[in-house]
Amino acid sequence: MTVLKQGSISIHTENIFPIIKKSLYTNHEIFLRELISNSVDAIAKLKMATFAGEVAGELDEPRIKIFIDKSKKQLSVTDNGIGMTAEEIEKYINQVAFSSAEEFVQKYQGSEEQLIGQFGLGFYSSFMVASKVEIDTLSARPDSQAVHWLCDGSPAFELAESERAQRGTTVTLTLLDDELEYLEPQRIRHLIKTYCDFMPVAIELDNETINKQRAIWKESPQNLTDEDYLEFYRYLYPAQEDPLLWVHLNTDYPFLLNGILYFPKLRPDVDVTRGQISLYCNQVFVSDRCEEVVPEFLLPLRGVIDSTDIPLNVSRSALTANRTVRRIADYIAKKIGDRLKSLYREDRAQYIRSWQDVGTFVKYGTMRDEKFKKQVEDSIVYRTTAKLAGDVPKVEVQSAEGDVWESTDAEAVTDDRGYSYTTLQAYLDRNKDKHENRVFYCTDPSTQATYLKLYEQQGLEALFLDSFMDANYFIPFLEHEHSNLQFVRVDAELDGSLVEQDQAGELVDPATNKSRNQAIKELFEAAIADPKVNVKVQALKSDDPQGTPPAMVLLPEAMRRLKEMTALMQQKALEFPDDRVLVVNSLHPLVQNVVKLAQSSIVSASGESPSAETARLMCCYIYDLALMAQQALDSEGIEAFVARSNQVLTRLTQ
Ligand SMILES: Nc1ncnc2c1ncn2[C@@H]1O[C@H](COP(=O)(O)OP(=O)(O)OP(=O)(O)O)[C@@H](O)[C@H]1O
Repeated sequence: MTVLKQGSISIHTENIFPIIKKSLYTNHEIFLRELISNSVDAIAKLKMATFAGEVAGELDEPRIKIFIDKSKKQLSVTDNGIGMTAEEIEKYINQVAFSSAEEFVQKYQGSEEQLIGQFGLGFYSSFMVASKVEIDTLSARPDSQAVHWLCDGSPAFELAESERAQRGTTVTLTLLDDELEYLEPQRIRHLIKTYCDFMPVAIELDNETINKQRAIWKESPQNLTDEDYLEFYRYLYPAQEDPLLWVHLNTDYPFLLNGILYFPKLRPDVDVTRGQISLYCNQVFVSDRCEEVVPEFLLPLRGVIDSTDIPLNVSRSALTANRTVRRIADYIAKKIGDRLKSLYREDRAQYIRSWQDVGTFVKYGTMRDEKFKKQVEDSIVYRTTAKLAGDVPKVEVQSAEGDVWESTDAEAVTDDRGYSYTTLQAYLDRNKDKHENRVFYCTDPSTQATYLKLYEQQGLEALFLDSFMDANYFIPFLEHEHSNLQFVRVDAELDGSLVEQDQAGELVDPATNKSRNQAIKELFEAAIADPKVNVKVQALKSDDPQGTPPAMVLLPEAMRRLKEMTALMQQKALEFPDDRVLVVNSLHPLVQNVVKLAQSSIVSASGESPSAETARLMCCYIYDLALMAQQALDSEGIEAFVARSNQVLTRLTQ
């Protein structure tokens, strides 16, 4: 072997290698990504040179092969790319690579801040894991001599002629003793899958191609089918439900950006606070954390973002402040907003089907981002108790052209449970005459069923605002946005239209000098004997009083919200508030019977009145049932209720 040159790599920092090895990177594994990236580049260069006629001969099938030789503690990466001449090694490895290494080390040595992706560290990152690095290469340029370069981790290197006959390059690392994990095929396979899965050249280990290669985000959306997008999602997130919809990002001005973002089906086990989007640079995986690039409210989306315009060797805080990055984040938000708006306009049925999950993003985004809010606020819909099939609301939507507003009939669509959806504006318009600026809402259809039924019987419409975010954040947000609106939960109070002006209740009984309503109130107050329960007697409107509840528990809105807020802040489970209103329905036959029973009580010789006692028992029982309808009985309450039930049944059978 003819030694062509022995020399010292031209670096100015003494002993750059120990620094590279030890202090700079915790993430040693990225050396493989760097070597494979170089091979991919070399293959692309060969292709270009061949097309340009600079290199003669047929192009071989592009291929990168990884070999492991455990006995020699060696790992090698071989490509059939353009290769290097001795001069190129001198220039690109001895000078360029190492001077950029030096520059990098000087810049980031001792840096506390974590760098995003530690990208483009290049060839010299091999020295993080290797005691000796060799390059064996034959350039594709005509009449090239194959060369062999060797460096043992000191600034000294050796360049010699090589016997190599195949054009391309093999980089062989002799691993340091504490880096022998890179001799395990499983480890290498995992690294290829992580970093190089979408690189456009086949990467082989043990004669098996490991990487997927096809990066559909780089393809034109026109050439892709729904099945392509779904297949890609299933590949990225195996064993997960299919996504609801997706957005293909594809722009080259004012920055290069490709990517596909999916709206996943939200499941309780999905941690929405942790980003699920992976960041790539030219199909090379950089990081699965891209909080800086994607607007925070879109982080629960999934998929990939690929851009060569995102600076990757900067700290995360510098990245956040970067202008291009901020513009990219804005662009992503806008694209997502556009997609949602067009879906709302063009495929209402799918929009409604996806709303339960998509709505969470939209509401969250609306609260977090003013621009996004403006974009989507007219497409926010609410599930309603009204059946809107025959009563199609008019909605204003932006036309496809962007800035012309037109009025279209919203297609009346229902979700898979048969519920209709409405915008807030359409709700307000529809109910203007009945209750202007008041929005009735329900947070839990099961515990608020009695109230919903009452509302329904009287033709009052309520909206379902039944997620955690709705109740705790979105309603306050809407009230702040529309200061003239009042949101009232269905169990907070009884709207005037639900109660009869009950003349009879006001009639005064000359014997006791009390009105009938006053008598009912006193009767229940005495029986329940709890100062926190405020008894109110009202006549619930109904064609059939038997069909209305004899009593209902109300939780005044402001008081209930205060209680909820406190529980939220103290991170405690919400308890049913102690302060409550018990509405007793004076028209219900049961209540009327109880009153009669109480009035007919005759004090017996022993001082007890059996019918007064029964009336008291009945009042408590009615109260139990009202609480029960709200699932508000605690364990003590249940116990008392069971005991009381037994008493009632015993009396009935006597
Ligand atoms: N497998 C290879 N085949 C041909 N040339 C190579 C190969 N590996 C490295 N080179 C040459 O060595 C140069 C330096 O490589 P290095 O990885 O340090 O930096 P880079 O690839 O130019 O930039 P980056 O910082 O993005 O990695 C390359 O630009 C290329 O010219």
